[in-house]
Amino acid sequence: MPPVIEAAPAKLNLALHVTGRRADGYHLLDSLVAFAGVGDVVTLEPGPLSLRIEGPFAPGLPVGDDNLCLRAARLAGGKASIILTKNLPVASGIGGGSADAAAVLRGLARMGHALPPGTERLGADVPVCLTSTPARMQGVGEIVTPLPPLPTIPLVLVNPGVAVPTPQVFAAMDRRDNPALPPVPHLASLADLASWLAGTRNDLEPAALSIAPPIGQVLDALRASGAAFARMSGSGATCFGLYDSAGRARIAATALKQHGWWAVATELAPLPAPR
Ligand SMILES: C[C@](O)(CO)[C@H](O)COP(=O)(O)OP(=O)(O)OC[C@H]1O[C@@H](n2ccc(N)nc2=O)[C@H](O)[C@@H]1O
Ligand SMILES: Nc1ncnc2c1ncn2[C@@H]1O[C@H](COP(=O)(O)OP(=O)(O)OP(=O)(O)O)[C@@H](O)[C@H]1O
Repeated sequence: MPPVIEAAPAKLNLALHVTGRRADGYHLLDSLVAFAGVGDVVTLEPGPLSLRIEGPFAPGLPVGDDNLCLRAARLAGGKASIILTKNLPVASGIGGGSADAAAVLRGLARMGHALPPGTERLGADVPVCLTSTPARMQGVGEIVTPLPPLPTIPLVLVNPGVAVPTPQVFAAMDRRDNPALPPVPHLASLADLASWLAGTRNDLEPAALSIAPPIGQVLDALRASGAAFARMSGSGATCFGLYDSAGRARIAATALKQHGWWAVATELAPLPAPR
Protein backbone atom coordinates (compact mmCIF):
# COMPACT_ATOMS: atom_id res chain seq x y z
CA MET A 1 0.00 0.00 0.00
CA PRO A 2 1.48 3.40 -0.97
CA PRO A 3 1.83 6.02 1.81
CA VAL A 4 -1.35 7.95 2.62
CA ILE A 5 -0.75 11.69 2.32
CA GLU A 6 -3.13 14.19 3.94
CA ALA A 7 -2.94 17.98 3.83
CA ALA A 8 -3.53 19.79 7.14
CA PRO A 9 -4.60 23.27 6.00
CA ALA A 10 -4.24 26.29 8.27
CA LYS A 11 -7.50 27.21 10.02
CA LEU A 12 -8.60 30.84 10.07
CA ASN A 13 -11.15 32.32 12.44
CA LEU A 14 -12.40 35.04 10.07
CA ALA A 15 -14.66 36.20 12.91
CA LEU A 16 -14.54 34.93 16.50
CA HIS A 17 -17.11 36.00 19.09
CA VAL A 18 -16.83 34.84 22.69
CA THR A 19 -20.43 34.58 23.90
CA GLY A 20 -20.14 33.10 27.40
CA ARG A 21 -18.33 30.76 29.70
CA ARG A 22 -19.19 27.21 30.86
CA ALA A 23 -19.03 26.08 34.47
CA ASP A 24 -15.76 24.24 33.69
CA GLY A 25 -14.13 27.52 32.60
CA TYR A 26 -14.19 26.81 28.84
CA HIS A 27 -15.53 29.68 26.73
CA LEU A 28 -18.49 29.51 24.37
CA LEU A 29 -17.56 30.59 20.87
CA ASP A 30 -19.34 31.65 17.70
CA SER A 31 -16.90 31.70 14.79
CA LEU A 32 -16.80 31.82 11.00
CA VAL A 33 -14.00 29.40 10.19
CA ALA A 34 -12.32 28.97 6.81
CA PHE A 35 -9.15 27.31 5.57
CA ALA A 36 -6.08 28.47 3.66
CA GLY A 37 -4.02 27.08 0.82
CA VAL A 38 -1.00 26.52 3.12
CA GLY A 39 -0.62 24.01 5.89
CA ASP A 40 1.22 21.06 7.36
CA VAL A 41 1.36 17.68 5.64
CA VAL A 42 0.91 14.30 7.28
CA THR A 43 2.19 11.07 5.68
CA LEU A 44 1.05 7.72 7.08
CA GLU A 45 2.23 4.15 6.49
CA PRO A 46 0.99 0.99 8.21
CA GLY A 47 3.36 -0.05 11.02
CA PRO A 48 4.04 0.40 14.72
CA LEU A 49 2.94 3.83 15.99
CA SER A 50 5.77 6.34 15.53
CA LEU A 51 6.23 10.02 14.66
CA ARG A 52 8.97 11.92 12.85
CA ILE A 53 8.71 15.70 12.41
CA GLU A 54 10.44 17.58 9.62
CA GLY A 55 9.98 20.94 7.90
CA PRO A 56 10.70 24.57 8.80
CA PHE A 57 8.90 24.58 12.16
CA ALA A 58 10.02 21.08 13.29
CA PRO A 59 12.61 22.48 15.72
CA GLY A 60 10.72 23.43 18.85
CA LEU A 61 7.89 20.91 18.47
CA PRO A 62 8.58 17.85 20.62
CA VAL A 63 7.89 14.35 19.23
CA GLY A 64 6.63 13.24 22.68
CA ASP A 65 3.54 11.14 23.46
CA ASP A 66 1.40 14.26 23.83
CA ASN A 67 1.99 15.38 20.24
CA LEU A 68 -1.47 15.72 18.74
CA CYS A 69 -0.58 13.41 15.83
CA LEU A 70 0.13 10.57 18.25
CA ARG A 71 -2.85 11.38 20.49
CA ALA A 72 -5.14 11.32 17.44
CA ALA A 73 -3.73 7.99 16.25
CA ARG A 74 -4.14 6.45 19.72
CA LEU A 75 -7.75 7.71 19.93
CA ALA A 76 -8.50 5.97 16.61
CA GLY A 77 -6.65 2.80 17.68
CA GLY A 78 -4.55 3.19 14.54
CA LYS A 79 -1.09 1.73 14.07
CA ALA A 80 0.91 3.86 11.66
CA SER A 81 4.29 5.40 11.17
CA ILE A 82 3.63 9.12 10.80
CA ILE A 83 5.75 11.82 9.21
CA LEU A 84 4.62 15.37 9.99
CA THR A 85 5.95 18.15 7.78
CA LYS A 86 5.55 21.20 10.02
CA ASN A 87 5.12 24.22 7.75
CA LEU A 88 2.98 26.29 10.15
CA PRO A 89 4.27 28.17 13.21
CA VAL A 90 3.36 26.37 16.44
CA ALA A 91 0.82 27.79 18.94
CA SER A 92 -0.06 30.61 16.58
CA GLY A 93 -3.87 30.72 16.27
CA ILE A 94 -4.13 28.87 12.96
CA GLY A 95 -4.90 25.50 14.45
CA GLY A 96 -1.73 23.67 13.48
CA GLY A 97 -2.05 20.99 16.15
CA SER A 98 -5.77 20.49 15.54
CA ALA A 99 -5.25 20.43 11.76
CA ASP A 100 -2.54 17.77 12.17
CA ALA A 101 -4.73 15.65 14.45
CA ALA A 102 -7.63 15.88 11.98
CA ALA A 103 -5.33 14.95 9.07
CA VAL A 104 -4.10 11.87 10.96
CA LEU A 105 -7.73 10.83 11.63
CA ARG A 106 -8.64 11.32 7.94
CA GLY A 107 -5.57 9.37 6.85
CA LEU A 108 -6.34 6.50 9.25
CA ALA A 109 -9.94 6.47 7.97
CA ARG A 110 -8.56 5.96 4.45
CA MET A 111 -6.55 3.02 5.89
CA GLY A 112 -9.73 1.45 7.32
CA HIS A 113 -9.89 2.85 10.88
CA ALA A 114 -13.28 4.28 11.86
CA LEU A 115 -13.43 7.91 12.93
CA PRO A 116 -13.55 7.82 16.76
CA PRO A 117 -16.09 9.81 18.81
CA GLY A 118 -14.99 12.71 21.02
CA THR A 119 -12.44 14.21 18.63
CA GLU A 120 -13.01 17.65 20.25
CA ARG A 121 -11.16 16.31 23.30
CA LEU A 122 -7.95 16.39 21.23
CA GLY A 123 -8.40 20.13 20.63
CA ALA A 124 -11.29 22.56 20.23
CA ASP A 125 -10.62 22.96 16.50
CA VAL A 126 -10.35 19.27 15.58
CA PRO A 127 -14.04 18.80 14.58
CA VAL A 128 -13.99 21.75 12.17
CA CYS A 129 -10.56 20.70 10.82
CA LEU A 130 -11.92 17.22 9.96
CA THR A 131 -13.71 18.61 6.90
CA SER A 132 -11.46 21.67 6.44
CA THR A 133 -14.25 23.49 4.61
CA PRO A 134 -15.94 26.78 5.62
CA ALA A 135 -18.19 26.42 8.65
CA ARG A 136 -19.78 28.20 11.56
CA MET A 137 -18.28 26.82 14.77
CA GLN A 138 -20.16 27.09 18.07
CA GLY A 139 -20.16 25.68 21.58
CA VAL A 140 -16.52 25.08 22.47
CA GLY A 141 -15.86 23.85 18.94
CA GLU A 142 -18.05 20.73 18.91
CA ILE A 143 -20.98 22.32 17.02
CA VAL A 144 -19.94 22.65 13.38
CA THR A 145 -22.42 23.85 10.76
CA PRO A 146 -21.06 23.62 7.21
CA LEU A 147 -21.50 26.74 5.07
CA PRO A 148 -21.68 27.12 1.28
CA PRO A 149 -18.26 27.53 -0.36
CA LEU A 150 -16.60 30.92 0.09
CA PRO A 151 -15.00 32.68 -2.88
CA THR A 152 -11.29 31.94 -3.42
CA ILE A 153 -9.62 35.15 -2.23
CA PRO A 154 -5.90 36.13 -2.19
CA LEU A 155 -4.69 36.01 1.39
CA VAL A 156 -1.55 36.80 3.39
CA LEU A 157 -0.77 35.18 6.75
CA VAL A 158 1.70 36.93 9.05
CA ASN A 159 3.14 35.81 12.38
CA PRO A 160 5.52 38.08 14.33
CA GLY A 161 7.20 35.15 16.10
CA VAL A 162 5.78 35.80 19.55
CA ALA A 163 4.10 32.85 21.25
CA VAL A 164 0.76 33.68 22.88
CA PRO A 165 -0.53 30.72 24.91
CA THR A 166 -4.28 30.26 24.33
CA PRO A 167 -5.23 29.95 28.06
CA GLN A 168 -3.43 33.23 28.83
CA VAL A 169 -5.39 35.06 26.13
CA PHE A 170 -8.76 33.78 27.35
CA ALA A 171 -7.76 34.77 30.91
CA ALA A 172 -6.89 38.34 29.83
CA MET A 173 -10.36 39.03 28.32
CA ASP A 174 -12.47 41.86 29.82
CA ARG A 175 -15.90 40.70 28.61
CA ARG A 176 -17.01 37.11 28.14
CA ASP A 177 -20.70 37.66 27.29
CA ASN A 178 -20.52 39.26 23.87
CA PRO A 179 -23.23 39.14 21.18
CA ALA A 180 -23.34 36.16 18.78
CA LEU A 181 -22.35 36.45 15.13
CA PRO A 182 -24.86 38.17 12.85
CA PRO A 183 -26.48 35.78 10.32
CA VAL A 184 -24.02 34.75 7.60
CA PRO A 185 -25.43 35.86 4.22
CA HIS A 186 -24.37 34.47 0.85
CA LEU A 187 -20.79 35.74 0.46
CA ALA A 188 -19.90 35.80 -3.23
CA SER A 189 -16.95 38.20 -3.41
CA LEU A 190 -14.18 39.91 -1.46
CA ALA A 191 -16.43 42.99 -1.15
CA ASP A 192 -19.27 40.88 0.34
CA LEU A 193 -16.93 39.18 2.80
CA ALA A 194 -15.08 42.36 3.85
CA SER A 195 -18.33 44.24 4.43
CA TRP A 196 -19.84 41.38 6.51
CA LEU A 197 -16.59 40.99 8.49
CA ALA A 198 -16.62 44.73 9.28
CA GLY A 199 -19.71 44.10 11.43
CA THR A 200 -18.00 41.27 13.36
CA ARG A 201 -15.03 40.92 15.73
CA ASN A 202 -12.31 38.72 17.06
CA ASP A 203 -13.07 39.08 20.77
CA LEU A 204 -9.65 37.63 21.62
CA GLU A 205 -7.76 40.32 19.68
CA PRO A 206 -7.69 43.03 22.41
CA ALA A 207 -6.55 40.48 25.02
CA ALA A 208 -3.83 39.08 22.73
CA LEU A 209 -2.69 42.62 21.86
CA SER A 210 -2.25 43.39 25.56
CA ILE A 211 -0.02 40.31 25.94
CA ALA A 212 1.87 40.68 22.64
CA PRO A 213 1.96 44.27 21.31
CA PRO A 214 3.77 43.24 18.06
CA ILE A 215 0.37 41.92 16.89
CA GLY A 216 -0.70 45.59 16.55
CA GLN A 217 2.31 46.30 14.33
CA VAL A 218 1.41 43.31 12.14
CA LEU A 219 -2.19 44.52 11.73
CA ASP A 220 -1.02 48.07 10.88
CA ALA A 221 1.48 46.72 8.35
CA LEU A 222 -1.16 44.46 6.71
CA ARG A 223 -3.53 47.43 6.33
CA ALA A 224 -0.72 49.65 5.00
CA SER A 225 0.15 46.95 2.43
CA GLY A 226 -3.26 47.28 0.77
CA ALA A 227 -5.28 44.57 2.51
CA ALA A 228 -9.01 45.13 2.04
CA PHE A 229 -9.48 43.56 5.48
CA ALA A 230 -7.06 42.48 8.26
CA ARG A 231 -7.63 40.70 11.58
CA MET A 232 -5.99 38.30 14.04
CA SER A 233 -6.97 34.60 13.86
CA GLY A 234 -7.88 32.48 16.91
CA SER A 235 -5.92 33.41 20.01
CA GLY A 236 -3.10 34.80 17.87
CA ALA A 237 -0.52 35.82 17.12
CA THR A 238 -1.04 35.03 13.39
CA CYS A 239 -2.99 37.73 11.51
CA PHE A 240 -4.51 37.57 8.03
CA GLY A 241 -5.06 40.10 5.28
CA LEU A 242 -7.48 39.71 2.35
CA TYR A 243 -6.43 41.24 -1.01
CA ASP A 244 -8.08 42.03 -4.31
CA SER A 245 -5.36 40.37 -6.39
CA ALA A 246 -2.82 37.57 -6.03
CA GLY A 247 -0.08 39.94 -7.23
CA ARG A 248 -0.85 42.47 -4.51
CA ALA A 249 -0.84 39.67 -1.89
CA ARG A 250 2.57 38.41 -3.09
CA ILE A 251 4.07 41.91 -3.00
CA ALA A 252 2.65 42.47 0.49
CA ALA A 253 4.07 39.15 1.79
CA THR A 254 7.52 40.03 0.44
CA ALA A 255 7.40 43.44 2.15
CA LEU A 256 6.10 42.00 5.46
CA LYS A 257 8.97 39.48 5.59
CA GLN A 258 11.38 42.43 5.72
CA HIS A 259 10.26 42.93 9.36
CA GLY A 260 11.67 39.49 10.18
CA TRP A 261 8.14 38.07 10.41
CA TRP A 262 6.86 34.78 8.95
CA ALA A 263 4.67 35.88 6.05
CA VAL A 264 3.12 33.81 3.25
CA ALA A 265 0.87 34.68 0.32
CA THR A 266 -1.80 32.09 -0.34
CA GLU A 267 -5.56 31.83 -0.86
CA LEU A 268 -8.64 31.70 1.33
CA ALA A 269 -10.89 28.73 0.54
CA PRO A 270 -8.69 27.35 -2.26
CA LEU A 271 -10.22 24.93 -4.72
CA PRO A 272 -9.55 21.36 -3.51
CA ALA A 273 -6.35 19.82 -4.91
CA PRO A 274 -6.94 16.78 -7.13
CA ARG A 275 -6.15 13.52 -5.33
C1 LIG B 1 -9.51 29.99 20.18
C2 LIG B 1 -9.60 28.93 19.12
O1 LIG B 1 -8.43 28.93 18.30
C3 LIG B 1 -10.79 29.23 18.19
O2 LIG B 1 -10.77 28.47 17.03
C4 LIG B 1 -9.76 27.55 19.69
O3 LIG B 1 -10.97 27.47 20.43
C5 LIG B 1 -8.61 27.14 20.58
O4 LIG B 1 -8.41 25.81 20.35
P1 LIG B 1 -7.17 24.98 20.92
O5 LIG B 1 -5.88 25.73 20.73
O6 LIG B 1 -7.31 23.61 20.32
O7 LIG B 1 -7.51 25.01 22.41
P2 LIG B 1 -7.49 23.84 23.44
O8 LIG B 1 -6.15 23.18 23.40
O9 LIG B 1 -8.71 23.03 23.27
O10 LIG B 1 -7.60 24.74 24.79
C6 LIG B 1 -6.50 25.45 25.32
C7 LIG B 1 -6.99 26.26 26.52
O11 LIG B 1 -7.68 27.44 26.07
C8 LIG B 1 -8.80 27.71 26.89
N1 LIG B 1 -10.02 27.61 26.09
C9 LIG B 1 -10.00 26.97 24.88
C10 LIG B 1 -11.13 26.90 24.10
C11 LIG B 1 -12.31 27.46 24.62
N2 LIG B 1 -13.45 27.39 23.91
N3 LIG B 1 -12.33 28.07 25.80
C12 LIG B 1 -11.19 28.15 26.55
O12 LIG B 1 -11.22 28.73 27.63
C13 LIG B 1 -8.77 26.70 28.01
O13 LIG B 1 -8.03 27.27 29.07
C14 LIG B 1 -7.99 25.54 27.39
O14 LIG B 1 -7.34 24.75 28.36
N1 LIG C 1 1.31 18.40 15.96
C1 LIG C 1 1.30 19.54 16.69
N2 LIG C 1 1.40 20.74 16.07
C2 LIG C 1 1.37 21.87 16.79
N3 LIG C 1 1.28 21.93 18.11
C3 LIG C 1 1.18 20.78 18.78
C4 LIG C 1 1.19 19.54 18.10
N4 LIG C 1 1.06 18.59 19.02
C5 LIG C 1 0.99 19.19 20.21
N5 LIG C 1 1.07 20.51 20.09
C6 LIG C 1 0.99 21.50 21.20
O1 LIG C 1 -0.27 22.16 21.08
C7 LIG C 1 -0.16 23.54 21.40
C8 LIG C 1 -1.09 24.35 20.48
O2 LIG C 1 -0.56 24.31 19.19
P1 LIG C 1 -1.37 24.78 17.90
O3 LIG C 1 -0.38 25.04 16.81
O4 LIG C 1 -2.48 23.85 17.61
O5 LIG C 1 -1.98 26.12 18.46
P2 LIG C 1 -2.83 27.21 17.79
O6 LIG C 1 -2.40 27.41 16.37
O7 LIG C 1 -2.76 28.39 18.70
O8 LIG C 1 -4.25 26.59 17.80
P3 LIG C 1 -5.63 27.32 17.85
O9 LIG C 1 -5.81 28.12 16.62
O10 LIG C 1 -6.52 26.12 17.87
O11 LIG C 1 -5.61 28.15 19.10
C9 LIG C 1 1.31 23.91 21.25
O12 LIG C 1 1.74 24.57 22.40
C10 LIG C 1 2.05 22.59 21.05
O13 LIG C 1 3.05 22.38 22.02
